[in-house]
Amino acid sequence: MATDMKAEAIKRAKVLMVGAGGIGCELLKTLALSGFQDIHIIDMDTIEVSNLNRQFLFRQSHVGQSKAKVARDAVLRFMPQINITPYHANVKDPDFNVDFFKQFNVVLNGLDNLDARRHVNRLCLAAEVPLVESGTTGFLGQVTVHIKGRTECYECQTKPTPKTYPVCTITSTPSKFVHCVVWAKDLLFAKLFGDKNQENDLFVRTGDGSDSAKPTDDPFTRGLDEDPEQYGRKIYDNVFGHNIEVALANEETWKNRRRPIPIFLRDVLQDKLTQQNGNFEKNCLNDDFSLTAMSSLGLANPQEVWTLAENSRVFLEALKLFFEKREKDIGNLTFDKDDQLAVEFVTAAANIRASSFGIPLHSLFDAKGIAGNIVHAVATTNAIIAGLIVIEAIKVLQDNFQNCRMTYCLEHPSRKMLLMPVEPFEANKSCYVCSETPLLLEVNTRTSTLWDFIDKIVKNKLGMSFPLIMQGTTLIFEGGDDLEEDVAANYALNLDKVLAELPAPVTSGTILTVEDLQQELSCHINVKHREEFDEEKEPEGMVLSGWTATEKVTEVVSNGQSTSGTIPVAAEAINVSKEVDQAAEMSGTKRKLSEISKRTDNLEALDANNSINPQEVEDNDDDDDMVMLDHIPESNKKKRLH
Ligand SMILES: Nc1ncnc2c1ncn2[C@@H]1O[C@H](COP(=O)(O)OP(=O)(O)OP(=O)(O)O)[C@@H](O)[C@H]1O
Ligand SMILES: [Zn+2]
Repeated sequence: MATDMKAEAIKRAKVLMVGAGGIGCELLKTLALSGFQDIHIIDMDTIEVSNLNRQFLFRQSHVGQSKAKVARDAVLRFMPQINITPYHANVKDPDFNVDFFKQFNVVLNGLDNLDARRHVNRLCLAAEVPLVESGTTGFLGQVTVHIKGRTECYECQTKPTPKTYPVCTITSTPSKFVHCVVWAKDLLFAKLFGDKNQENDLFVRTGDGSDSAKPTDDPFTRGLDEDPEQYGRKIYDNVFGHNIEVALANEETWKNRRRPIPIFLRDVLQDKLTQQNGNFEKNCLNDDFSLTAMSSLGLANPQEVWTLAENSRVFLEALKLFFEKREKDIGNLTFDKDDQLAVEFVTAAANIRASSFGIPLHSLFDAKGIAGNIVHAVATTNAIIAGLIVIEAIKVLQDNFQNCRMTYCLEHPSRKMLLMPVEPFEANKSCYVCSETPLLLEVNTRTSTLWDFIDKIVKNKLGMSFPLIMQGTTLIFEGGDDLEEDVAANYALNLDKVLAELPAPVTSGTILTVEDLQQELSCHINVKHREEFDEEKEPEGMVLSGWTATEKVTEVVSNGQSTSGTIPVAAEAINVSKEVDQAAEMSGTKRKLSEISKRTDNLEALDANNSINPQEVEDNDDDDDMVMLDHIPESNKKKRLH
């Protein structure tokens, strides 16, 4: 009887899957084989070769085609009688509004970024549709259930933030290879090939905080008569030689630290560079991403650790190739783990810096993993997580809410269990997304502009795409593509004004209402004027608080390859098992927020031991666990890596 009811619930259900990647492929197959008849899939991507090892619905011949559509066709081949509706689109498109979401009985997420997850959470809340959320990182995974009025929403708790590093560790006192990679990627690469105008703290800081190594003549400016090779040598000597010499002059810094050794090219490569470098014939490729310094230098094995001399050659060769073969990109490049030349350059630069600081060198393969925040996806984890999603979805469809579980997939058995089910959390009463709690914004209203507020708070922190901002009854900003030109121009005029000087001034005590019409989310923000902000701890120059979310360190927020840094994950793995151990001790009891905070306190202590970062900032951008450096807005704007 119960089985009949279950079969009936499954048959009648109309489900929406978001994401047809690693988890999504498994999920679609399992849904189809479990008897689901009406499945809609949204995925914005096309298939890439790198997906084929685990996204088994796709074949080589599908590369370049829509994931949602190919996944549908592949499943219909063995389940032709069911209905699968694919959408090759971004779930944030306005077409997928609350009414669209309302037609479904349950929404199942197989996404890989926080931004889309938050968006879906809000639409599910607004449409009152249960959400089954998931994520995997290597061997770790989780499935959580979010039902309005019954459990926490996806945003009731803050998510673990990306690991960031104090600027001075990166610019002056690196002690780990990852610090050198961050320096090479976020500072040097960005300075040479990215936007020249961006703030870039490449030069060594002295004890007093000034950039004493900053030469009066900017070595990054390329002279008119300077060919790429001369330019490369100048940069090399400057950043690895001169810069380090200047740093050494500050004795205080090195009192309790190993002193770095300046490296000049003449000491590393005595022979003529032209003889060593560059066999351009090998690089007559059309595809920029295939251009490689390694092959022109005869270095074949990406898993081999290069010598200092080899790294120096790769450095010069890659720099030369960028300037000679990819000149059009210069000024606009951001690091991309799939860009071979960029990976080679960053590996070489990081290794030369590591040599200087007495840090062990690494292979290109390792450096790429660190720079691209790659944790290799494990197909089995995706399959397990997809199975669990379906199990939870079936409970939801049968209104069997009391048996819904959040399930954590661990890397090592804990109490002989690899899968750890725990009862769902209650909603956080002060969550600004699922309750109406006002937020508090501390900001210097006389120096921060409306644009600062929109960019740093409304978009980045609150995750709103098309915000509408009101001061009392006055509309001060509205975002969206469909605004009349003159209306948009009027709002644009306000963007550069400081808050206190807006037509409807925003000062201490002002209550702002911020709404996103698509997400049907509205929240109030109490503004408090504050003059000073700590540059290191509060780099944004404003602080948003108010919802007493506890840090839930269990979250495994990514899904699939290329999402988590090796270093953050090591910490996460410990946190997950510890968390679940504690959860198991409490099993049988409904978990209350007070209990969660108690446990989180313990976890924070644990986390402190693993943490490499004293100053984390919340970040809601794609890919949740990236290694990044504070203070560099560009590096926060990490684009999807796929
Ligand atoms: N806003 C979005 N709208 C629709 N689909 C999205 C959105 N964000 C992410 N996705 C999809 O979610 C899926 C996540 O799958 P997965 O984590 O396996 O990533 P991938 O891009 O397939 O692989 P990898 O990142 O490992 O190269 C992707 O197919 C991606 O296109
Ligand atoms: Zn909530």
